[in-house]
Amino acid sequence: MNANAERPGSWRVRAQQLVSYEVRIREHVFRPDRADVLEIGSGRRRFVVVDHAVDLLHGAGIRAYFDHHGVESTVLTVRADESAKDFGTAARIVEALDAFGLARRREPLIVVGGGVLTDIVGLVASLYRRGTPFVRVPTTLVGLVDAGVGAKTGVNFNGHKNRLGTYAPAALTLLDRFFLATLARRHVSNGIAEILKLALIKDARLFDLLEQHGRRLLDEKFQGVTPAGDRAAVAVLHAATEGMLEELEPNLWETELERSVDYGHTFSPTIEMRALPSLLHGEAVCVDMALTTVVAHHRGLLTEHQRDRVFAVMSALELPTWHPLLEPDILAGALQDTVRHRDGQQRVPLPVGIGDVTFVNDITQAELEAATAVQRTLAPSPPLPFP
Ligand SMILES: NC(=O)c1ccc[n+]([C@@H]2O[C@H](COP(=O)([O-])OP(=O)(O)OC[C@H]3O[C@@H](n4cnc5c(N)ncnc54)[C@H](O)[C@@H]3O)[C@@H](O)[C@H]2O)c1
Ligand SMILES: O=C(CO)[C@@H](O)[C@H](O)[C@H](O)[C@H](O)COP(=O)(O)O
Ligand SMILES: [Zn+2]
Repeated sequence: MNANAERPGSWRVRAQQLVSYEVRIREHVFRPDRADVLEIGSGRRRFVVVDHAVDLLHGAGIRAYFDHHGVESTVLTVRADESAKDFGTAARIVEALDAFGLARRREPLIVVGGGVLTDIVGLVASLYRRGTPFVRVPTTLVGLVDAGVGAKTGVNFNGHKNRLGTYAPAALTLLDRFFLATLARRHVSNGIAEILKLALIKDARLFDLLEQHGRRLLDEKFQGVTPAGDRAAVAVLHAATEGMLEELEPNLWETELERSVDYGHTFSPTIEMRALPSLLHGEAVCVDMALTTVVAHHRGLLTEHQRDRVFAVMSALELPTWHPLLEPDILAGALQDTVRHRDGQQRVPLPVGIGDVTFVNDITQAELEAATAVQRTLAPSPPLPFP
């Protein structure tokens, strides 16, 4: 701490905090012989927040795991889908933590669920007594490749996506693909959309893998039913996790607002919230990527052949490439809100060919309307029947 020589009665305080967290690929994390889940913290009690659907399918094994290790577990089951991603759900978890009497540092929270629940519990952990450690076990594909590996937490608020949130990574994240065995096919597609995002802006080889094996991965839900499917699942999950962490680590607090992993997230936050609950997060991202793929093609950033390959992969993966909400006034409002999110500039990531990215600040309304007109003709007809 330094006294400010030029301004008496003023002190400059500087402090640094080292952030270090681990993301580990591990299979069958709740098998009794595994110790990873209990690696962080000490003491013989844990507060475990489990997604309602996951509890029905896997709850007995999760409880048996803690019993086997002689750890007293209090399991809170939470219905967590996008419509419940709000501060009310977070507050109910806080009430349960108080009732449990969580010790501040040695009893890390454990969250087992999809991206919605890991985002909510991450927020709770970062707020509870101004920060308590947590362990994340994602159970959806979005969770495994995206929500579970980064530092962002959050809830929706006031009709806006992730309007309240913090940067607070889990001390340990365990990526166990065998949870995906029970995930609905549509949610597997939904997760592949975020993998496709990464492929399009940074990893042409990952795109090739999705083009060659994406359909099989969807059919097999990454479970490795066949040897070829197993190899593809391992390769895709490894590339997606490593690629995402490469992007996140140098910019964990998002000081730099030109973020390539924001690709597909310019118009999608508004579209996802307006369509709620009919469009899932990855689906909304895919609609945005389809639009911006056409914009990029119009700008000469990728060829017609590349554009058509991208649309073909999206359709093969049962992802939407068009949505009725792509109307001029909605797009204008979406871009306006994203400009605020990106501190006054568009900073829109656009693909360059397949596997590279550029950022632009001059997208016009006329350009968007021309692109959506073309996008509609490229989308399969009839569009996917969402509930
Ligand atoms: N923090 C981040 O950086 C980040 C990144 C990407 C996405 N996200 C957020 O993630 C959220 C989407 O996450 P999601 O797609 O995992 O949705 P989700 O958490 O709603 O899970 C999808 C559905 O699957 C069910 N489910 C979960 N695991 C299951 C399993 N193993 N078997 C059967 N059913 C299961 C859930 O009950 C839910 O109904 C969005 O809110 C998005 O904003 C956050
Ligand atoms: O930021 C990450 C991961 O940390 C992205 O990969 C992820 O897909 C996010 O959903 C988007 O970046 C959107 O973030 P935001 O609009 O909530 O700030
Ligand atoms: Zn996302």
